[in-house]
Amino acid sequence: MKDYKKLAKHLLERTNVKPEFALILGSGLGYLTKYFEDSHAISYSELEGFPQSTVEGHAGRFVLGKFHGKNVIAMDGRFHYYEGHEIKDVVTPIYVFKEMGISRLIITNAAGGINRSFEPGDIVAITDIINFAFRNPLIGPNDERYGVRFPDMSKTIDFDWLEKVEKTAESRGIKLKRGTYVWVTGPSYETPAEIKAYEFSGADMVGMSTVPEIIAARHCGINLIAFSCITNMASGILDKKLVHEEVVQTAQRVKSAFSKVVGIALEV
Ligand SMILES: O=P(O)(O)O[C@@H]1C[C@H](O)[C@@H](CO)O1
Ligand code: HPA
Repeated sequence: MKDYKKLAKHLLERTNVKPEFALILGSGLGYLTKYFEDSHAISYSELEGFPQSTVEGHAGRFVLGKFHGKNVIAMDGRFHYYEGHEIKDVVTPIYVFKEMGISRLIITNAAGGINRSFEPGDIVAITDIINFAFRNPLIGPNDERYGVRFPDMSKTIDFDWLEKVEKTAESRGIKLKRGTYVWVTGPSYETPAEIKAYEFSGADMVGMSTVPEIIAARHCGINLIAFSCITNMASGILDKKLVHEEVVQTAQRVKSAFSKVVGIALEV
């Protein structure tokens, strides 16, 4: 079992920020940390026993600071199973957040839109998840320090928190959509036939992250909401090749609305 306490203590001692919220930033969404006040960055490579980020658009560092008046720790770069990390390493940060005393988590990602009413640039609140990667970070002996063997997954996000965010966002001219996120391992993008199968299964968007983090957060009792930035339409929906550069570029294009939504999530 990992010593999450030691990592949490180390992060807390490196700065005098006591974060209330944690934020996981998806592909191309790391820019958000530029808006933090009094920020301190700690590279993952400085943390013994911590995995490293290898994906373009994922800087590989924690940034602690103030955003919208709240003390926040952000992951500017997350871990994906396809990078070759053990599934338990993918969720290490979640248990470190727990040990830091954080009870609220905002997860973000870039995703391909399956629902044909979505378009690139949409911000979609995740209201349910499908695990088509068939990996689970809780497989193996249960870490009793953090949660039960069989965590309930009937409500993966905090709907009261989300409703407040939706209302405030709407009053500020931002209409959030809702959807079910399907997790696949990647790293190859999906085929059109796979997307048809996921669509038939009830998925609205597809991505290569987030679900293990949600499972771990449910396990250890961290409240969360999660948002996808629809960076492209999923494979086969448009007659177009999928490339990661487009994912990162679209995420950058919605900078303003996306950072407002995260700000609202911290305020409400
Ligand atoms: O970390 P996220 O889920 O935002 O990144 C997505 C999934 C892959 O890592 C990559 C594919 O373009 O973007
Ligand atoms: O179309 C996609 N598929 C999987 N992951 C993604 N991340 C961004 N876009 C996509």
